[in-house]
Amino acid sequence: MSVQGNIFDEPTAGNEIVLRNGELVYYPQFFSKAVSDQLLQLLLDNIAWKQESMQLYGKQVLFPRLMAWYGDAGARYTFSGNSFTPHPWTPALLQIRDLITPVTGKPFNSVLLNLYRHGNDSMGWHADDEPELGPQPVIASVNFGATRRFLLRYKNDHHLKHELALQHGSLLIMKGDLQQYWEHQVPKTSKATTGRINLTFRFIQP
Ligand SMILES: O=C(O)CCC(=O)C(=O)O
Ligand SMILES: [Fe+2]
Repeated sequence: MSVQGNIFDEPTAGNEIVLRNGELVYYPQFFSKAVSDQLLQLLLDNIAWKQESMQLYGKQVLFPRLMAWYGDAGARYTFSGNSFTPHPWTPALLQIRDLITPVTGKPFNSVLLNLYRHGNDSMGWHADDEPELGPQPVIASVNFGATRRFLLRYKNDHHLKHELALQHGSLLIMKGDLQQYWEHQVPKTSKATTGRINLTFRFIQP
């Protein structure tokens, strides 16, 4: 399949969101509905989804979602006590990467994929501030499937918040000092929710 962003729809402009010490750009419909539908199914079927576990207070606890790590062979990534060796890029992942790279102007050598199977799958508060991402990392987050809430809070003042509803076919760029000063999460929801895939394209320093 050949993936084209927005060939039939008007390209949507990015909405710049300037926060205290952090920056976001949100493209609600970066990929057309037809392309997004295709990519959702392709990724559900072809990605090596796995439920990973982490060490928490001496116990192995399963992450409440499925995950997969793809990218260049050297792009190893460590978090929550897990060290991921990437699967090689698939054609679909390379095509998505090559469509978003001109938007950020920065290269990406890896992508973390998360599959939220239903409303009970989630991701807790964290920042993507691992040393291998370097200072002021540019992270491009692509969304297919169910719309989920994406919450941000300022690390030193939890009253300072921001919220986005990340929709099917959207692209969210996180940049500037965002990872240093802010945390983000995808909370559980009691609403009946079908599957959602999020891809975060990253550059791992060699
Ligand atoms: O699913 C999302 O929108 C967020 C994913 C995320 O924060 C991450 O992979 O680090
Ligand atoms: Fe994150």
